[in-house]
Amino acid sequence: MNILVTGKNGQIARCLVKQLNTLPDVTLLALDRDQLDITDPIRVNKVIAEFSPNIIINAAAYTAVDNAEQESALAYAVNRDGPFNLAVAANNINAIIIHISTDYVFAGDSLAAYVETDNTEPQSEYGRSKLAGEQAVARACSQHIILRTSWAFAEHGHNFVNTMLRLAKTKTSIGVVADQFGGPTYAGDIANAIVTIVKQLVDGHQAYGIYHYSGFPHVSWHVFATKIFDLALAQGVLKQPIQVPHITTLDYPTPAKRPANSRLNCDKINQEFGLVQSDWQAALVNIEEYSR
Ligand SMILES: NC(=O)C1=CN([C@@H]2O[C@H](COP(=O)(O)OP(=O)(O)OC[C@H]3O[C@@H](n4cnc5c(N)ncnc54)[C@H](OP(=O)(O)O)[C@@H]3O)[C@@H](O)[C@H]2O)C=CC1
Ligand SMILES: Cc1cn([C@H]2C[C@H](O)[C@@H](COP(=O)(O)OP(=O)(O)O[C@H]3O[C@@H](C)C(=O)[C@@H](O)[C@H]3O)O2)c(=O)[nH]c1=O
Ligand SMILES: [Mg+2]
Repeated sequence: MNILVTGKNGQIARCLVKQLNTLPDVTLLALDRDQLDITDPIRVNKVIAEFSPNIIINAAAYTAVDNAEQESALAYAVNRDGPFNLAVAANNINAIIIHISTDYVFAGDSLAAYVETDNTEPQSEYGRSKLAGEQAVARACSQHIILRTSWAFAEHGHNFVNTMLRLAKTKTSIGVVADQFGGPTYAGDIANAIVTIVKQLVDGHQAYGIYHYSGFPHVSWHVFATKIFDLALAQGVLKQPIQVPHITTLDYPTPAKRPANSRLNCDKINQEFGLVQSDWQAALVNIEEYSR
């Protein structure tokens, strides 16, 4: 079984590579941007023709949500055209493509957690470019899994946990928005979900389409931040408590608009693949491993 992973130095890709490396009967080719720029169709076709993957996992993306408002062309190149190139090449050799997407494809004005068939209406260039990527993948390769996740974090990489711990080094008070809700998701749990899906696809379980997978419980960014600081204080990572004033989205203006409701309903992935939402708090327990 040959598996190709793109964007190998990314937050989620790093967890994925670690887990895929433990699988027997898998030959893994994980490439970074220099080795395989997914926006280059000639290079994509060459790598895929030579390696002949059974499964392509696209973990490469443009993820700077605010910068995407200014760098829209680059965001679309990486988040739409790149996945399209991979999906076309996958389809040509009858391979499966697994593509990661985001809660930011939704408007966030629904009161309920979003299901896979809900209307998409991204509010940002990042979200629009990711939605265009989903559509390009689905159009180009029928054997596709599109996995939407949310609020990803890991010990390594750029994420909210590391941002909060970095800010806490120089501030005693950090206002955090209390009116945007979602499911923080540990990158290792996203990788585990993908590996679980891979194993079942390999066993012949055909269940292509869009799936939601995120962590639990659903919280506001404010509650997420509070939990991070509480654990950091308890474990001596922080020497003094941090004040965390409740603020609103209006108090924290950003170039890109975020959904107020980012909650993803994860029933479908449970029914098809037996995956249950992971407890993000369990992954934060080793808070001293973060932000180093
Ligand atoms: N982070 C999050 O909170 C969430 C992420 N997602 C999705 O999960 C996926 C992975 O995200 P995450 O791991 O957090 O993102 P990261 O930004 O950590 O990783 C993305 C990787 O893609 C690489 N990359 C950028 N452009 C290209 C290119 N043209 N060709 C090849 N590689 C490229 C980057 O390389 P370089 O560092 O050199 O730029 C980086 O290593 C993305 O699809 C993202 O949209 C979904 C929901 C939440
Ligand atoms: C740094 C900071 C952020 N915030 C707010 C801004 C925003 O509404 C929220 C989260 O900010 P961030 O910029 O860290 O998160 P953001 O980059 O929007 O995170 C998103 O990344 C992309 C890639 C995804 O796909 C999403 O699922 C989501 O994880 O917290 C504060 O209120 N106070 C602060 O000090
Ligand atoms: Mg950000």
